[in-house]
Amino acid sequence: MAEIRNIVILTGAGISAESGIDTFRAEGGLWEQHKVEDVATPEGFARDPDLVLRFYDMRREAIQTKHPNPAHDALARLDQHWKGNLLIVTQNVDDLHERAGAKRVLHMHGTHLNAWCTACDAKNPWTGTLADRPPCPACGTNALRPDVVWFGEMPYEMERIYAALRTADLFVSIGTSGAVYPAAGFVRDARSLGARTLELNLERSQGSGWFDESRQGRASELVPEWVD
Ligand SMILES: CC(C)NC(=O)[C@H](Cc1c[nH]c2ccccc12)NC(=O)[C@H](CCCC/N=C(/NCCC(=O)O)S[C@H]1O[C@H](COP(=O)(O)OP(=O)(O)OC[C@H]2O[C@@H](n3cnc4c(N)ncnc43)[C@H](O)[C@@H]2O)[C@@H](O)[C@H]1O)NC(=O)OCc1ccccc1
Repeated sequence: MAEIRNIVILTGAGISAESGIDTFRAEGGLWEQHKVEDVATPEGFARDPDLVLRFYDMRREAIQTKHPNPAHDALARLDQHWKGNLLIVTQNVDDLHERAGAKRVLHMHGTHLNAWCTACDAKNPWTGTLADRPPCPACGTNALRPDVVWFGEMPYEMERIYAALRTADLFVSIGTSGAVYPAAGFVRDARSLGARTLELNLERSQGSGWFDESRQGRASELVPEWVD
């Protein structure tokens, strides 16, 4: 097997499931409790900002009570020791990769732990609530929204992601259903650019057919097994 130097790892809600963070599409998942178009679109925010701000306040509070699991820990170990290029591209808005010690992490759909001022564009570190409309620390305006990418909005740092995919020897997808684009298309991009592709997921996903290898199981077991 050709020598692996450059790795791109895509993670989704499944890697944080065993830390007690709801996934989106599972039984009783987030999208069963709330309509996507109401809470995760710019139109929904315009229609009912209180509903959306409360939805993210609830999740932001919950995330701060959770902890990384062995899958996050294993990727942090890999990040610390890997001499080649490595980029963990996460769709997750939680900070469990970083809390496990991973450094080379990119949040393509944003993060819970920032508040974005739509007046002055400042990104303010944030652990509190937004539904009570606090003023922006930078400009004092009450125009803060969650720093997350909603449906119909452009994901963050797409150029950096495609640049990493262009040099990747190995593309690994962990805990994602392959339902949301452009993330769900990365396996095909990586494959067409000559990378080997591996999926680690609880069950087969919408994109399983595109992977050279797909292993089913829990991330807390599959990821340490793959890393160590
Ligand atoms: C629904 C879907 C059809 N719609 C889209 O994809 C749309 C529209 C679209 C664009 N291109 C298309 C092409 C075709 C069709 C539609 C589109 N995409 C967009 O709007 C995107 C923006 C999408 C981002 C929306 N924001 C999120 N999150 C942030 C907010 C928030 O978090 O509230 S998406 C959100 O949902 C997605 C959820 O998916 P998963 O993470 O995979 O979670 P899920 O629950 O589905 O699955 C969990 C998996 O884990 C597994 N699992 C569970 N437990 C475990 C376990 N223990 N161990 C291992 N695995 C486990 C399960 O088996 C399962 O497979 C994640 O991306 C997550 O971030 N923007 C965009 O396209 O801009 C223009 C553009 C175009 C080209 C290039 C650039 C830009």
